[in-house]
Amino acid sequence: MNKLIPAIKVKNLSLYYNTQKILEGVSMDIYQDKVTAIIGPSGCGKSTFIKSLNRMNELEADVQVEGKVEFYNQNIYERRVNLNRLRRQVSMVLPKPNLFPMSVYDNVAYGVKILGWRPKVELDQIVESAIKDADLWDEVKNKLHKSALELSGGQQQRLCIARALAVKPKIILMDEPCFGLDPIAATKVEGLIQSLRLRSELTMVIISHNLQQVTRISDFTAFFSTNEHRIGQMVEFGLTKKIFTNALDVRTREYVLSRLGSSKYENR
Ligand SMILES: Nc1ncnc2c1ncn2[C@@H]1O[C@H](COP(=O)(O)OP(=O)(O)OP(=O)(O)O)[C@@H](O)[C@H]1O
Repeated sequence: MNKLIPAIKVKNLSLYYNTQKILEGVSMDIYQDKVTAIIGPSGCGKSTFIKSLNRMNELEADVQVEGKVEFYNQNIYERRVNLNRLRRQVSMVLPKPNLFPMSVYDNVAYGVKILGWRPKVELDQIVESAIKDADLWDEVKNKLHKSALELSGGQQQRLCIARALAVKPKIILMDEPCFGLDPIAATKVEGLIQSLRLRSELTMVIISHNLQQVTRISDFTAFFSTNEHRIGQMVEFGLTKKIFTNALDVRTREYVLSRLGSSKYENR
C-alpha cells in the first residue's frame, strides 16, 4: 500500500447529545483516498460518529464535544470554522435518498450554483460528469428535466451520490447507503462505491451492517460498540482484512463471527 495520508485525525473524541454522553474517547485516522467502514451493533454511535466529522449532528441536537477532529490539520470544532465550507468538503449521503422536489438536473446543479454563477455550458458539463461518475448517465440522460422523485429508490440514491460528487468534496460520508434497497439496486450502489474506490481520488467513510459488503468495498474498518455504561466506543481499527481474519479484541472477533459465521471467518 502507498504511503497513507490522514485526511482526518480524530483525537480522543467524546460527544454528548443534550448532556448525555454518546461517544467516549474515540481516536482514529481516516486515510485519504481510502474507504473506511464503520461497523458495530445498533445504537453504538456509528451515525453520531460520522456526523461529528462534518458537524451535521449540530443540525439535530444540542451537541458538545471534547477532544479534536482535525481535517487536514485544522480542528473542525474551532470557532472560526466555516460550516458551509466544511460540509461541502466533507459531504454526507444519508440512508434514505433525500433529493429535492426538483428535476434530476437541478438536484445535481443545486450545490454547484450556490458556489457561484457559471456559464450554462460549464454547468451542463459538471452535471453530466457527476451523473456519469455516479454510473447513472445512461439511465437518466433522457429524463434530466423530469422530477428526480420519479426515479427508482436505487437511482435516487445514486443521484444523491452524483449531487455530492458535483461539488468535488474531499470526503464523502455514507450512512448505510444501501439501506432499504432491493438486492439489484444495492448491488449497483455497491458497484458505484467500488468504482469510485478504484479511482483512488476520493476518501469515503461508510457505515454498513452488511459485513460481506464491508469486506468487498473497504480498505480499513473500525469496530464500534458500547461499554457497560452504554456509551459508544471505538473498540478496534485496522485493515479490513485484519479485522475480519485476525482481530485483536475479543469483542471484535465475536461481532464478526456472529454476523458472518465461523466458516467464513476461518476461510478468510
Ligand atoms: N439527535 C439525537 N438526539 C439525542 N440522542 C440521539 C440523537 N441521535 C442519536 N441519539 C442517540 O445516540 C445513540 C447512538 O445512536 P446512533 O444513531 O449514532 O447509533 P448507530 O450505531 O448509528 O445505530 P444504528 O446502527 O441503529 O443506526 C443512541 O442512544 C441514540 O438514541
